[in-house]
Amino acid sequence: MIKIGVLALQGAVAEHIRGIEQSGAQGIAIKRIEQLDEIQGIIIPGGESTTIGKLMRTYHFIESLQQFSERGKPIFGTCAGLILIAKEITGQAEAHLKLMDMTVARNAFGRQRESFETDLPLKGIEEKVRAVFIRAPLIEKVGAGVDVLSTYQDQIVAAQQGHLLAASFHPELTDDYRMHAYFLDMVKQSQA
Ligand SMILES: NC(=O)CC[C@H](N)C(=O)O
Repeated sequence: MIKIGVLALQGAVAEHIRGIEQSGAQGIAIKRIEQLDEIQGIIIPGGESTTIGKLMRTYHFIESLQQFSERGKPIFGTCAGLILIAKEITGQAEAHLKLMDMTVARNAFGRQRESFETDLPLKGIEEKVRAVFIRAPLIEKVGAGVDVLSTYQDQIVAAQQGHLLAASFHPELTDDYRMHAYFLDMVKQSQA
């Protein structure tokens, strides 16, 4: 059975594991870099990107996840996870993993819209996906190799660059696990 990890330093871990298991793979909470050898793909969850970034540095996840990506293993960043995989963060001198060719803006929806839910069309998924946004980031700019999968009010909220997948929202907070299934397909393809 395919094993997919969820980076478990902070944030929405259990919900992602549920999504992975509902899609038919095994979900594993990842707390140490040694565990990365056991898994074929990883989800970096929502939470607080500055905190997760600090913990990633403390526990040596920056280099290890960069190597994981170099081996072509899929990585899915949701909300804070999207910020963590981005090459650039608007207004911040240093990004974190610097993997996906995009510039992201944190807390981009402003105070009055701190959290909301909507149904979004997503390229590659037939019917609209239920999306929960919580102090969500936006993708302001993408490089030529990045495929835009979804927009909300003309702003990019989901994208893919080869084995890297990013969503501004929380696909793990509803019963709609089709984005987890989409990621599982990416992991299966990377094995073929
Ligand atoms: N729900 C989330 O993951 C919010 C992300 C958070 N606003 C950040 O900048 O890290």
